[in-house]
Amino acid sequence: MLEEVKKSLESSPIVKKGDYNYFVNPISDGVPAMDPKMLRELSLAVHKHADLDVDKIVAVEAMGIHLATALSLATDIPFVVIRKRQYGLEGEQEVYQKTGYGSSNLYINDLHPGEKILIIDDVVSTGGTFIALLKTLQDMDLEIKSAVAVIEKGEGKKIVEKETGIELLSIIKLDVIDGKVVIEKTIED
Ligand SMILES: O=P(O)(O)OC[C@H]1O[C@H](OP(=O)(O)OP(=O)(O)O)[C@H](O)[C@@H]1O
Ligand code: HPA
Repeated sequence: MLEEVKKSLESSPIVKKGDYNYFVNPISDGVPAMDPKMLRELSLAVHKHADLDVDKIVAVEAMGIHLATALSLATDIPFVVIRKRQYGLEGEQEVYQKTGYGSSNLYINDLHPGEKILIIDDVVSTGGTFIALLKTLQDMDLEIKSAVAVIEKGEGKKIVEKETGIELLSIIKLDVIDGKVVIEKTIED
């Protein structure tokens, strides 16, 4: 398990976004092309380790969408996307997201008090995105049964857990050291 994922991550190019060391990978960027074997490995790992007793899978645009789609097809659980686009629908919630290299607004629709959810995104790094989203979802009285960041970069997971009290499930922990992705552990280790 996770052999394709590890191989691909270890060969990711690093690009600079200001001072931020950004790895480029099919999971987090859709570039280069995603081998379906890899997507299957990730989906299986989430399937095995997350609490799937949920009403909805919640994807964070953009790079949570393919992960949520794969999981939805494997489980028959519907998914909804937290978008970067505002619709102005009744009940829409706006969330300000700040990452290590940028910021934007996110818009939550079609999530209702009491619903059980699994939220999934590709990466947790500074924790800015997950902290803002989880706090808002808690305020909306959603039952967050699983919060999944497929890739944990640096100390992001710990920061999110400390700030929100919600445990984050990650499949692979890595860091960028001397211009290279170094895998520190996987959920299968
Ligand atoms: O822990 P953080 O520092 O907040 O970083 C994690 C976020 O950064 C990326 O989002 P980005 O806004 O680049 O969007 P994308 O999914 O459209 O690439 C990633 O998809 C996470 O949502
Ligand atoms: O280094 C990164 N690479 C890809 N996506 C990301 N999202 C946060 N950090 C990163």
